[in-house]
Amino acid sequence: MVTRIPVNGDRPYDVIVGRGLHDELPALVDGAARVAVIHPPTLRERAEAVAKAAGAGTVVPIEVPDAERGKTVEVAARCWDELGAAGFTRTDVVVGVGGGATTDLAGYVAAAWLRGVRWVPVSTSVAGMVDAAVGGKTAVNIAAGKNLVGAFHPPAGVLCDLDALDTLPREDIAAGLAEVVKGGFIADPRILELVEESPEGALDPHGDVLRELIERKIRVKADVVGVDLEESGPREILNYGHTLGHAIERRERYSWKHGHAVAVGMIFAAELGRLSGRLDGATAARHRRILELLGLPTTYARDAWTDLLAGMRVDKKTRAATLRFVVLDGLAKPGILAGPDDELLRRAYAEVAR
Ligand SMILES: NC(=O)c1ccc[n+]([C@@H]2O[C@H](COP(=O)([O-])OP(=O)(O)OC[C@H]3O[C@@H](n4cnc5c(N)ncnc54)[C@H](O)[C@@H]3O)[C@@H](O)[C@H]2O)c1
Ligand SMILES: O=C(O)C(=O)C[C@@H](O)[C@H](O)[C@H](O)COP(=O)(O)O
Ligand SMILES: [Zn+2]
Repeated sequence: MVTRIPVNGDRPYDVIVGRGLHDELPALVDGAARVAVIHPPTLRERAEAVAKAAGAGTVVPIEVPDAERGKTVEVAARCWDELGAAGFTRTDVVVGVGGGATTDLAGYVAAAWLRGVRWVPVSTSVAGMVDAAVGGKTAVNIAAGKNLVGAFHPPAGVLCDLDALDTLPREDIAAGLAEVVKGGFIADPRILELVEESPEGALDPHGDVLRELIERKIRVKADVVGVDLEESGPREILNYGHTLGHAIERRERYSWKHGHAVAVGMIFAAELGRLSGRLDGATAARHRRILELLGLPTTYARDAWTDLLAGMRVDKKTRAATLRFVVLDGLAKPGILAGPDDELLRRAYAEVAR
């Protein structure tokens, strides 16, 4: 069974979820004389199969470092050199095969090449399928912070082949589920019930629970980015847990899994909501319980606060000197907390610190 989830907007496309989706590729690369396939070393075989299935013109394979090590300006520059050497034109297509880090990189490579060429994420991780590949946010990291250089560049279509999850380590399935749980708290509480009813099912790549969770989270994201591609308002809710999460990733020099940092960041955001009188205690406590059911981290170093505060100042939601956080005014009722005082921030961090 194949599910097509439409993403609306000026440049609409479908997120296609199912198993054995290679037949979907030719239509997405139709008309291209060259297809660049960007992938990490661990997914070389899968990338070769994707290139074969695309069936279009000349394949330009581009192997990049795994995970966040590939999400750099230097790696992007090498990709552009390879596109240049291959004579890549505006009708050619970039395909990113991998998790969120690889598709963020591939999307940015496509966004900047000739000021924007077609691209297709073939997503192979939970975080990639439910979040990174959907919505057209592409980026690389720099020393100053996470995703600080990038572009909004919607893909031509997104392939989420669930067969890929068979080889995804359990720790990465769990990390991706942090983004799914985020979708539960900001928009679709049924996600939270599904995880509470069957945390093992949520982590099982062969079962129906994970598929339902993936599709539900994709729908949450599609609904939001379909009305606000460039994050002029509603899209900010997708950043729940990310203000602290990105500061943790930066402090850890991108060695922490994104989903792990977001899990800690959601506990912090829930406490900010509770301590500012906006979120009830039971819903705040539910964050910790659900994330722990999935084996995700919920604490971070007590002595890190000064670094984290500095890191949060480069968050994209910051306006001038005013820090802004996504918080909840109740289950599935996200809102913005602007300019919380230092004492509130410290008290919320005390609930995370160990
Ligand atoms: N653009 C967006 O809107 C958006 C949304 C969410 C996350 N992200 C970004 O996505 C990244 C996190 O995503 P991720 O967890 O997929 O990261 P990732 O790409 O680093 O993948 C995690 C690990 O899983 C491996 N992997 C991926 N698929 C595999 C498979 N099928 N089999 C075996 N191993 C596999 C990767 O090689 C890597 O080691 C972060 O960089 C984050 O900032 C972006
Ligand atoms: O799509 C969005 O918008 C999100 O915020 C989704 C996040 O899960 C994702 O990690 C995103 O890359 C963060 O964006 P950033 O603009 O804070 O870098
Ligand atoms: Zn994220």
